Amino acid sequence: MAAAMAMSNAVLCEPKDFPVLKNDTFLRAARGQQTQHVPVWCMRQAGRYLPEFKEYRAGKDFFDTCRSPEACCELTLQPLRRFDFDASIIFSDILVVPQAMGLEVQMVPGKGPTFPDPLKDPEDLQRLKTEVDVKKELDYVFKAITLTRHKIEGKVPLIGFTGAPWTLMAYMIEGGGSKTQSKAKAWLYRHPAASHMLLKRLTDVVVDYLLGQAAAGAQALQVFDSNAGFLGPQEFKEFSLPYLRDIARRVKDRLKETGQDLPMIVFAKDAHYALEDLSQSYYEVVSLDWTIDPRSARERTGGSVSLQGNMDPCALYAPKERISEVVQKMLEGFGTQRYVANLGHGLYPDMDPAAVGAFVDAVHQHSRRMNGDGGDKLQ
Ligand SMILES: Cc1c2[nH]c(c1CCC(=O)O)Cc1[nH]c(c(CCC(=O)O)c1C)Cc1[nH]c(c(CCC(=O)O)c1C)Cc1[nH]c(c(CCC(=O)O)c1C)C2
Repeated sequence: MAAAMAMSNAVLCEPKDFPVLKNDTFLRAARGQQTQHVPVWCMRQAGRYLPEFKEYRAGKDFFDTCRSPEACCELTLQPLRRFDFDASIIFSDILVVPQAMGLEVQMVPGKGPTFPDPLKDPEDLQRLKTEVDVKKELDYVFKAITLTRHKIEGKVPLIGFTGAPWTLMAYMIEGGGSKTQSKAKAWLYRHPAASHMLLKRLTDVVVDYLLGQAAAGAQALQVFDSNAGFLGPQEFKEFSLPYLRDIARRVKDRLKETGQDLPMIVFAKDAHYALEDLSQSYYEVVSLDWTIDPRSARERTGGSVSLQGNMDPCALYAPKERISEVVQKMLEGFGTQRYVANLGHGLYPDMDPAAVGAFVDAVHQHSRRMNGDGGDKLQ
């Protein structure tokens, strides 16, 4: 029996003959095509707010879990069993990239990701691998994506992701989460050339990593620049934006050669000052945090991209009726086309799964009604 299961997973782990996609609403909205309802998913939809997630993860090391394709597949599928999400995101973490480059990262319960030996000075760049064999180092993520794409049975598309170079650099220097990012920012002002060298090396790895995810079966790719807001407009323009653009351009050029066309999403949290630039950076979708007004985001991006976001995650602490009102306002602001509903950042562990269900249902119900019940008008 076990042998038969191992066998069937081995067969499933070929990135071909994937089940036919039944719900393409998210991909359509991302590409700017018309949809009958607004698609919705949540950042951190696989997470500790779900009792089944906590139960499955209990007693297991976080990065061991990330290295198990079966575990990643199960954790990715869990939220889809509860909620009517229009997309899934592979369970993994942005910090697998610094690990692949040779830095140790541990997940310390109650503290979060921790680098025992972070980068302190530019000389420390020598500790990073000069050549990173992404296929070898991150093959476990590619296997997880292929397995999940099969097991999802075409229900919804599977999103792959990476951290952006600046966000990854910040973790590698800070050694974990930080309130100020002052050590990482000190590099930008004190060691600009070394900073660019590190950002360039991260960009090269991220490009290979995203291409590997696409080859493994990811149907869209999101780049998380979660630490963008720590930079001012000038520093963002110098140390983040060029790398975000380079990633999208290089990934798209290479995908074109293989005949693939995956929508790409950029999420630069709190970088509202860069919205115009982000909308002209080769990404199909710009994902927004909750500090941006939907109408002004539409005006500033001028219809050139689809938008994703941006409900304040804390609105999920409200009663169901209030969540529905907040969603309605958000949809009125963004409109129902070229739009993917999401939160402005990830779900928190103390959130009530029922509130997530109320959010998803409100997005579907309000948008169908606003579209005239999703009748035949939209083709
Ligand atoms: C569920 C989870 C993850 N990572 C961490 C957790 C919590 C730990 C646990 O459950 O054991 C630790 C974990 N990993 C990280 C953190 C933040 C640490 C900090 O800055 O304080 C934590 C607690 C680092 C990380 N990791 C990620 C980001 C970018 C998104 C964001 O801004 O939240 C970042 C910054 C990406 C990420 N991380 C994860 C996913 C897939 C799940 C999903 O979205 O459904 C994704 C997309 C999975």
